[in-house]
Amino acid sequence: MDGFLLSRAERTLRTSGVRHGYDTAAAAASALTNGDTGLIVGALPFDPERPAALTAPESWEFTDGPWRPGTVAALPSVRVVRQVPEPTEHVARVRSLVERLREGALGKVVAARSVTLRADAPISAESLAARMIHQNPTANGFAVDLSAAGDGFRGRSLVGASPEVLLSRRGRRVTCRPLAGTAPRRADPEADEKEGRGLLESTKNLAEHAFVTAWIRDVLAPLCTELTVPASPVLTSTHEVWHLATPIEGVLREQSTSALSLAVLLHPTPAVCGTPTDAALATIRDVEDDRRFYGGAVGWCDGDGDGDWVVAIRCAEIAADGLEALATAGGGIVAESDPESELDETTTKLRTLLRALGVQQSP
Ligand SMILES: C=C(O[C@H]1C=CC=C(C(=O)O)[C@@H]1O)C(=O)O
Repeated sequence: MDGFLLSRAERTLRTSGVRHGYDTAAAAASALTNGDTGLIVGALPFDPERPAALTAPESWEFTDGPWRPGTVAALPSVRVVRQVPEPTEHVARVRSLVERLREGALGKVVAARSVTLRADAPISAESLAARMIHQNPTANGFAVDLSAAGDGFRGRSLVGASPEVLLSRRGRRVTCRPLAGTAPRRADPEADEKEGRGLLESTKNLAEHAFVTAWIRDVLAPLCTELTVPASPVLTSTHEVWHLATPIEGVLREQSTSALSLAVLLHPTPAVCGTPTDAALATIRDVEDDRRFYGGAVGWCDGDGDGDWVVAIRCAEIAADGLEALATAGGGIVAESDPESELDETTTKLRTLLRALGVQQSP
């Protein structure tokens, strides 16, 4: 696909053409500070050691509100052809992680699983993004060309609708809206409300959430003159799930702290990785395949250092020929987690993408 798209409730950024690609955040940051480009867009991978997919676009445009495309190509029929790990293996993996968590060296770790989808005609990244944004207009819809990450990513794209904002920076003001802690939505309004209330009172989910806010506080505190981190989260919802969310606000000490540098410092938060970060990352590298761009960050940074970065969840990576897509979802595991419920949680989260592709099958 040509260019980059980030559709947010209040504003949409669309770019076209590529003047330069960067596979590290450091190279992209230098291009901004040297004045080689006025805007960097793209994706940071889950694993900070892996290549990024960042570009200096030829041109760009911000418009008000979520993206409202004209006509887009229809989406093909799609089916699930592979699951990694298989659901039973995911349950076994979570069970062994819970044992490790109970030993105490790790506080939290996020376990993820993937499904491979095969399409009978090419999936257009733009059409999938349009469908996901239409179904989730308040979510952060994105479509990113991953080619700048080099071999293994050329022509591939990442498409999703994330409910989670890693950070926004406008001048010295920085805001974050981390999510962690999940309950399913229910069709019956009373049962649905009960799920939400239950989530707000769940000690297990509150603990899972607190790891994320503590991390963000620790990263931002030295960089800010003012920082407000509410003591308890609020409820937020998508079509599929309830989440716990904490709106965080800060004022940066230095005008030179850009949105891109903040994204690099904050990522990976315990919403996608765990606590302590190094031990959780080592565990994930050990037990899972490379997550590629799932669980990374997608966003932009301009020459003034302003920008928005969202967490790359509820998304899929689409193959260069459009005939395959890899959708991944994960969940935070703590010592009190129940392995079967964790499997159900990933299935529910995968539905955001599967619903957009019209897949009825529940992996
Ligand atoms: C890691 C994912 O979700 C994160 C965001 C919200 C709630 C989460 C949770 O309850 O585990 C996860 O931290 C995902 O959707 O793949």
